[in-house]
Amino acid sequence: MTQYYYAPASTGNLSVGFDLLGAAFEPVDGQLLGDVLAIHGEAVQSRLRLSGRYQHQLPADTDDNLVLRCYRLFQQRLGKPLPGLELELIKALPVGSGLGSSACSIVVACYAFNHYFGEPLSQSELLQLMAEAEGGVSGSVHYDNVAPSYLGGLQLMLPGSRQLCRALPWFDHWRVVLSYPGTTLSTKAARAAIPAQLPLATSIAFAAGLSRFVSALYSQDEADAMAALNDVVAEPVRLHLMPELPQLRSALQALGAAHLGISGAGPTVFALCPTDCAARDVAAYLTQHYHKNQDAMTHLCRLAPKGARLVKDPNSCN
Ligand SMILES: Nc1ncnc2c1ncn2[C@@H]1O[C@H](COP(=O)(O)OP(=O)(O)O)[C@@H](O)[C@H]1O
Ligand SMILES: N[C@@H](CCOP(=O)(O)O)C(=O)O
Repeated sequence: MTQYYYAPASTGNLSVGFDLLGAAFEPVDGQLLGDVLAIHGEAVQSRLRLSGRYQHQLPADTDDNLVLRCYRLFQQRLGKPLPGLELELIKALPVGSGLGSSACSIVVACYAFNHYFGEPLSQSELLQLMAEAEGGVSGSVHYDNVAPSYLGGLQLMLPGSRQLCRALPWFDHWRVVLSYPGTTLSTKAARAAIPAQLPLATSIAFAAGLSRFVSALYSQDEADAMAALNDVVAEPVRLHLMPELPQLRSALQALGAAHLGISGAGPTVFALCPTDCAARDVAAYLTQHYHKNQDAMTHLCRLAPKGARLVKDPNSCN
């Protein structure tokens, strides 16, 4: 019987935590915003079929698809060959979008293989495998998309600790509007814009912003958490890739958004809103002013508490 697995979209950095903070989001209307992987059965050789809204953005040769790359990596990690699989990737996240698209396919694939074969890898082994696979795409290992997509929620990375990452508190009424203009930005290229070293003043401002945000979440000081959201690391050097950002920010703040930031490496933007009403106005504005082509999409979201999991057949009506 076919098994369907799902992993949600994610926003890396969340403005204050370059490579250290990431959140999984889901549309409030109950839609699935993330990739689905179906395991239809076993075969002599693994085969991958592509479907879904953004299948046209994937490499034509499925051998280059991250799903099959992850299956090879998974077998290497187990140190033994596994049977071939009949796979289908339902690609719902645009590629090079800033929504953790590569991470989402990596997470859903690694989670599915581990579940299908009886969980031979522990949670932290699987997370490390996912981060390695993501590093192969973006040029350097970073966990801020794979961790929330795998585990759900808002995740703070803890490099050097055994736990690897920890879920942070949030505000349940917060809404996040994710708006993808339909154009592409390669994460690898956007990472090349980040300087290898930061001046001391910027390093202090970065540490201060992240600490202030995390501490405000723990003390449930909403105003302080919102005020802490300021990107001093990535936005200044990536702004030339997204020149509309300052104008969009002013317009959305006038509509009630508390913050507008770059989702991951962009070009998707995320707007944090304190109410549903503000979020609806913000979503309407972004749909009208930020969409560039037919591939564009805007979703009114909340934090997704759950990450990768088994789901029902997404094509069935019930
Ligand atoms: N299943 C997949 N999902 C997303 N990207 C894939 C997949 N398989 C292969 N790729 C390739 O991986 C790269 C992902 O680019 P990247 O800029 O990191 O995307 P994103 O920022 O959306 O994660 C692209 O070159 C894309 O063609
Ligand atoms: N911390 C990374 C996040 C990249 O996210 P993506 O969704 O654009 O792949 C970075 O900012 O480079």
